[in-house]
Amino acid sequence: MSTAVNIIVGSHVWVEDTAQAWVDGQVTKIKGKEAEIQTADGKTVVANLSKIYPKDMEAPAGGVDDMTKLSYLHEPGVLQNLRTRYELNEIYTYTGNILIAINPFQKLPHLYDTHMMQQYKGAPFGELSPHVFAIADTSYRAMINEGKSNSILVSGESGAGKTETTKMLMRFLAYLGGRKATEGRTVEQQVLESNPVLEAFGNAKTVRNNNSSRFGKFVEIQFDKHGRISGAAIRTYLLERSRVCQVNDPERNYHCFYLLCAAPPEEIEKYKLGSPQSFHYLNQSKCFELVGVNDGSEYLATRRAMDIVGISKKEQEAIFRVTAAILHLGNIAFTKGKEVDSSVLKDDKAKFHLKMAAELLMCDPVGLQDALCKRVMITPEEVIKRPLDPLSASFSRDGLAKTIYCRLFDWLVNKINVSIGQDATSKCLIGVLDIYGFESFKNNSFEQFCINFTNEKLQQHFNQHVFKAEQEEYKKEAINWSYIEFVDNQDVLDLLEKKPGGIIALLDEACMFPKSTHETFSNKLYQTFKNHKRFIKPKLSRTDFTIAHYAGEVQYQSDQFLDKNKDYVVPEHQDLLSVSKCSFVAGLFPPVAEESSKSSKFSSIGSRFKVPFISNGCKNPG
Ligand SMILES: Nc1ncnc2c1ncn2[C@@H]1O[C@H](COP(=O)(O)OP(=O)(O)OP(=O)(O)O)[C@@H](O)[C@H]1O
Repeated sequence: MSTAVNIIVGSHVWVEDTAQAWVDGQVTKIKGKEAEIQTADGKTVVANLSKIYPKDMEAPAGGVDDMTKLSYLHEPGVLQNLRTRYELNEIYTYTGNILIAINPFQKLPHLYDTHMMQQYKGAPFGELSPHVFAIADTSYRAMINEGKSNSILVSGESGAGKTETTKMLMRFLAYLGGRKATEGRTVEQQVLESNPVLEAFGNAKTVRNNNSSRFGKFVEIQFDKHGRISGAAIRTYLLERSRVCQVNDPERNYHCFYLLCAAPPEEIEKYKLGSPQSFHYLNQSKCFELVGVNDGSEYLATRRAMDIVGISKKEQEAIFRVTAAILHLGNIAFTKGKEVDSSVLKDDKAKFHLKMAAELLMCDPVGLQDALCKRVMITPEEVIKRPLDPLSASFSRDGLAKTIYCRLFDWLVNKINVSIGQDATSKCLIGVLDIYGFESFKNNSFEQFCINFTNEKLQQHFNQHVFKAEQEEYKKEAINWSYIEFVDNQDVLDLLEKKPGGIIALLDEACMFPKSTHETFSNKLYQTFKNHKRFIKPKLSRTDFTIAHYAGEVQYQSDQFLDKNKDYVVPEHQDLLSVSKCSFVAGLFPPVAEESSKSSKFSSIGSRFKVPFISNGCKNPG
């Protein structure tokens, strides 16, 4: 966004600073396109006139509660306003009808108590200080008055406070539309109470956040015609699969594994567990404990939460038995066998863990070993078992662990939904989308690609509904308004999702051809998009590709794109576990239809991301 203002000698301005992002100062000299600035911290800097921004000297000392009231709407002005307010413990600020929340990293109970809820209930938007309750109240009123469903989007980078904000939104919606708890527990209580279960299995410590949600979530609250909550559903997206088998220091795997290792002694004995340090899936990182968290008490709390959401004791036993089996699976190490390119269990320790994994999954140990170390080949003449080398066997083991874990997570989400109950007759709902923000790391794989694709879609929705619609409104009313420039990202979306010819379509195509590799896939991208201005082939790589997203360039490593796009279960794993003696485990691997088990058929994760979030069940997303 640019603001055309004359900058002259004496002007108060903002200038970029490597340490503080922006510092203020006064222009002392102008020579051509360069200005010399005396900064408030006593330095003299020279900057291009196009890179300095006017400072509003008349801005109120406490900042403004709505960014649209700022005289200059530029980055340093916006940041300064947020900072001023944050220093006064005002964590919320509006930009029109959008709420910006800054993470306070401390409990602010007075902000969310019943008194606050009473105040915000029914208060016209903008009358009270900016607050997350005001957003929930507005969407609820709009739903009641216009009979239209609404969605609230909570976005931000990891650790920004999305999940906390979502919980506050839910709490307030429950306050507005909740029933008196006369007949047992209410829907809204159940939704909130399901959080600890989802968090135990879907959250982990990352570098940024000790309790980071590793999945996206859309909570749908259904209302009856009187505006009372009548049902709810939770939909989850893209659980981070890789974390189950691979953890970087100083992060942790999913909380549930550590909770289980801290369970009461009889459970440790039953599942033959040890300290987290003794499991390969946990000890790749040196971080085992979280400051201020007692995993033993968390285990008991998770069990209680499971009771509350209607997961029976028998099911709980199966859930933790499967969780323990995954830990044992991870400790099955392989070494070279006698035959060429074959593998056998490395030592007695590996044998013990194989026996334990099989016992806990209630499947045949020889069958499990075969499923990990061999592949069945069907030729026109015969069915043969081809051995796998130790590396391929450990990939097979990790694949199995990830599949079991993801299915377990989906089972939990489904169970919670069944237990909460949905209202099939509901006409209106409010959806709260708690979704990962734009990601750009040193290494970016298929997960980042899907996350950034999602954010491109949300950005387009935002452009259309906020910028374009607002400007149409001003035009209609002939209000003199300086147009905000925004970059239309339709070209990035075409690059990603166009059918045929977009990156996802080409990826799906590559996944269908058995001979495709990430090299052939990357080459296809380079050829197809060599003149696309949003696609860049990095000079120093032969398989990476860069996309110029709305929020910046991201370089993706394509090496695992094909594998990760295939929601594919190795038939040997499927066959083994679908006949487990434990009905819970067998239920995680229901029989697959003949048609879809053919190797050329697979379900594309990328394509599934193209389906709008607010699909099935949401009648009229606002
Ligand atoms: N409104 C708030 N009041 C108090 N503390 C907060 C608030 N919002 C966030 N926090 C603190 O910040 C931490 C991180 O917030 P949260 O887990 O909601 O982030 P997130 O955006 O959902 O992150 P991720 O994408 O990694 O899941 C919380 O555990 C909490 O300690």
